[in-house]
Amino acid sequence: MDLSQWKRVVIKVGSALIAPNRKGCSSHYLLSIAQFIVRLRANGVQVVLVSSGSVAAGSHLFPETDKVDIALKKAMAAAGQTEMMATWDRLFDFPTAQILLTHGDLRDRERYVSIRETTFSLLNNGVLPIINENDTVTTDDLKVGDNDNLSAMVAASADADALIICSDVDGLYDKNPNTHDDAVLLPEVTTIDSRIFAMGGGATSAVGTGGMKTKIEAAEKATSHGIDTFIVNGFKATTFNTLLEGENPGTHFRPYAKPMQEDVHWMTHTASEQGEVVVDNDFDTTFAVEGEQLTSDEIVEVNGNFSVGDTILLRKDDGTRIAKARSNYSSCLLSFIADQDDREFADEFQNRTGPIISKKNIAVLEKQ
Ligand SMILES: Nc1ncnc2c1ncn2[C@@H]1O[C@H](COP(=O)(O)OP(=O)(O)O)[C@@H](O)[C@H]1O
Ligand SMILES: N[C@@H](CCC(=O)OP(=O)(O)O)C(=O)O
Repeated sequence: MDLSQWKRVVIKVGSALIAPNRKGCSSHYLLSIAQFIVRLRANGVQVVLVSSGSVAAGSHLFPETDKVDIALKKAMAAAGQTEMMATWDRLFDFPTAQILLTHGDLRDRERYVSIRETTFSLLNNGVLPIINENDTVTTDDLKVGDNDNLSAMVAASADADALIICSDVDGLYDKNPNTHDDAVLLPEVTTIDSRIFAMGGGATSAVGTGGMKTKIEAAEKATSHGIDTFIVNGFKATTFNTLLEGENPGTHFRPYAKPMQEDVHWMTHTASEQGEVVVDNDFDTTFAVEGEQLTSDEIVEVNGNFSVGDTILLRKDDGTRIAKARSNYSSCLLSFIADQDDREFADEFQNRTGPIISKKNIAVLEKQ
C-alpha cells in the first residue's frame, strides 16, 4: 500500500468516536485522527472528513427519554451539529467548512456535480470539508440514513483514491467480535459477495447507526469506483501510524481492477430510481450497442411518477432487476405509448420523440 499514490482521501468517523458517552463531544479519541489528517495534508494529500456525531452530541441537551421520535432526533442533530463542528475545528490550525447533504442532493445529477465543485474548491484552497448528513431537513425518502454509505458517495463524487472508515473494531471479522470470541479479522477482501455481506451485522454501539452491514455496502460502492477502502479501529492511535507507514491496520477492500465509468457508477450506486418500467421475462438484457434499447411494445407496466431525466429501474415481470437508466420520457408519456393498441402509431410516435432510454445512460445491474 503506497500512500504516496494517494492524492485525495476521505476519512469517515463514527459517533462513538466523537460523543462516546452521549454527554456531548469529546476530543479524546479525535486527537490521533486529527494528527493523521495534519500529516496527510503535510504530505500533499487532500483530505475530506465525513463526521457523524451530531445526534450523539446534541442528545444531552434534551431531557432523557426512551421515546426519541424523529422530530426530537432531528432537533438533537441540529443542536449537536455546531458542537461537533467546533470540536473538530479547534483541533486544526487551518480552516474547516461544513457541508450538509441528503441523498436527495446526491441523486440529483446537477446537485451532485455542484457538490463536487464546491468540495474541490474548498480542497484547492486548503480548507478541510467536514461533511455530515443534513439530518435536520432529511426525510425517509431523502435520506442516505448512515454516514458509511454517505462517505462512499462522497468519495466517489470527490474522485478519492482512498476511503478510510474509522470504527470501534479493528475491521471486518468473519462474525461479530463483540459476541463471538472465535471471530477472525479479515485483513484483505478482494471480492465483496454475499459471503462477505453475511458477516456484517447492524450497529451495536449505543450511538452508532450503520453497523458493519453499511460499511460493507460503502466498501462495495467505493471499490467499484476504484477507491482503496479500509475499515480500521479509530480508537487506537497506532492505527494511523500504521497507515502512515503504508501498512494495513484493519481490513483492506481492494478496488476493482476496472472501475466503473463515473456516470455509470453514479447511476448504479448513488442515483435512486424514481419509478420503474417492467418488461417481459424474455426481454433481451444484452442491450444492443446501437439502436433502440427499449421499445414501447416491450413494456408491460410503468410504475411511479417520474419526469424526463429521472433515473428509473428496468426490471422483468419476475422481479429481476435488469438496469437503472435515465428516462427520456415522463411516466405519463411512457404509459400513454405503452398502452397504445395501434402499434404503428406508437412506433411512429417513438421514432419522432426519440429513444426511451439511451445506451450511454444505462447502468446494468445484477447478472441475469
Ligand atoms: N462481522 C463483523 N465484524 C466486525 N464488527 C461487526 C461485525 N458484525 C457486527 N459488527 C458490529 O459492528 C459494530 C461497528 O459498527 P457501528 O456499531 O455502527 O459503530 P461505528 O459506526 O462507530 O463503526 C462493531 O462494534 C460490532 O459490534
Ligand atoms: N448524521 C448522523 C450520523 C449517523 C451515523 O451514520 O452514525 P454512525 O453509525 O455513528 O457513523 C449524526 O451525525 O448523528
